[in-house]
Formats: sequence, structure tokens, C-alpha cells
Amino acid sequence: MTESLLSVRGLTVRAGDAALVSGIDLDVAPGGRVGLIGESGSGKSLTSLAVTGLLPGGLRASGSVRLAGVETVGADESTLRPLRGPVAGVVFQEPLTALDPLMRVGRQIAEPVRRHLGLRGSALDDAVSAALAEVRLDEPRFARAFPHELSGGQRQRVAIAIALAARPRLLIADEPTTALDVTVQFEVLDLLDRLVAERGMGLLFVSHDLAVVSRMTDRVLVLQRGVAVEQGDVREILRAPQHAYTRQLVAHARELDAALDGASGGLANGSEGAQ
Ligand SMILES: Nc1ncnc2c1ncn2[C@@H]1O[C@H](COP(=O)(O)OP(=O)(O)OP(=O)(O)O)[C@@H](O)[C@H]1O
Repeated sequence: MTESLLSVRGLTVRAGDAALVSGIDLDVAPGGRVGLIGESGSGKSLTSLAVTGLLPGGLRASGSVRLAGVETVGADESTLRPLRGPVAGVVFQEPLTALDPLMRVGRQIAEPVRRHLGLRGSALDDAVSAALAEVRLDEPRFARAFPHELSGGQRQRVAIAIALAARPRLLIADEPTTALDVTVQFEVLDLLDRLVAERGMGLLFVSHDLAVVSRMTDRVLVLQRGVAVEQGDVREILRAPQHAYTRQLVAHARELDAALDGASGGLANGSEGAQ
């Protein structure tokens, strides 16, 4: 069996005595793609934040999370910092949270490239241009722009370029297209799909949208109120959901699919379903 890039065992997240996430087990192999799905408040974000030790203050993780073999539960910043970037890059729902409003885009991409890859001078400039071209922002004006001068989709492309700058082996994407309008969602999902495939990265993809998850991932874990009620091959789960909650999610996604385009059961092949 391929060694896990990410191995989560019995992950529990508590606020005081209340368990917000309970006993999660999941694995992402190198190059593997796993989706976390569930309705709002089901614990998807807390699960993904716990992986890189980014839980908000007041919340406590227990269990085990091994990222490239390193335990992150209970780890201190000096252990976690080297993992963020080269091992796991993170893209959040709202690109502005990842961007500095006062810094030009080119400099924001240059910073992690310099820090993690050690590039300087013209080699650094070339790497920034290449990073922007990779997310299809190759006009020179983009490097000089401030975040507020870009559209939401362009900002998310910049956030992706920053997350990928350190060449992570795992990309954690938490609702990366939810804040974007539908056409732009497609472009950004296509981009993520292509970059993850080209670089052979593992992907942990968080979404409340089953069609989007089925398009982006191979395996899925279904969360309800912080508990994994089902997990397995995404197409198998779409074809024959076992748990009542998953059946409900699949039924809702199919209704939406039908209402949007009246089309031919596109969920299983993802791209039609995501419309
Ligand atoms: N800092 C916190 N303190 C206390 N409870 C929290 C905190 N952050 C989140 N929660 C609670 O934990 C539960 C899981 O939250 P989480 O953000 O993981 O949900 P989610 O599935 O990602 O939802 P959404 O799709 O709306 O982002 C929710 O009930 C939420 O209210």
C-alpha cells in the first residue's frame, strides 16, 4: 500500500466539553484526491484546519494527524511551520483572507518563493512570472496590481499561486470556489484540477457541493454533525449511498442538477453536475 501523505486517526476537535468533530479517520495517498462533504456546520473546515494545526484559539484537537509522517496534533509552531508550504498548501473560500491588501500581487507571490525555494534576483522575478502564468494571469499588470484591483476569480487565482509557490505535496482547498460566481467557479476548478494533476499533488477538497466534490476527487468522506457517516469511492457513493444523510445529499444534488439543466444525470461524471 502507498504510504499516506496525510493520515488522520481518531481526530476529535473540542470546544470545552463539546465535541465539534469526533473520531475522524482518513488518508490521502501521494497524488490521491479526497473530498470532505457535509452541510454547513458539519465540521469540514475544522477537520481541514486541524491538519495543519490552524484551529482557532479555544479549540483543542486530539487523536492523530500525520502529515508526511509528522504528527501535527499537539505539535508546536516550530514543528508545524516547516510543514506549511512545502508539505501542505492551503486555499480558503475567501481569497482576501490569504492576501495582504497593501502589497502588490507579485511581491506576495515572491515572498513564499524566496522563503521556500531560496530564489533571488532575476530567478525570483522569473519564478513569479511563471507562477502567475500557471494560474493564467500572465499580463504584466497582474504582478503590479493590489488585491482590490482584481476580480474575485483573479484574487482566488493569486491565492492558489501563493499556496502552490512552495511546491506542496498536498493541497488543502476549503470551499475554494464557493465565493465565486458560477462561470468563474468552473474556471477556477479547472485550473485546480489541472495543476493538481500536473504536479501529482494530493488533494483534500472541502465542499458542501456534492457535484463539485465528485468532479474534483476520487474518494469522499461524508460528515454529519462532526461524525463521518460514510466514506468511500465517490462514484460508488453517488451510485449507491448507504447512509440516510448521504442519500439525502445525493437526492438534493440530483434535484439541483435536474432543475439547472434538465440534463442527463451528469452528477456521476462531475462536470455536468457541477453546473
Ligand atoms: N472557534 C469556534 N468555537 C466554537 N465552535 C466553533 C468554532 N468554530 C466552529 N465552531 C463550530 O463547529 C462546528 C463545525 O464548524 P465548521 O466550520 O467545521 O463547519 P463546516 O462544515 O466547515 O461549515 P461551513 O460549510 O458552513 O463552512 C459548527 O457547529 C461551528 O459552529
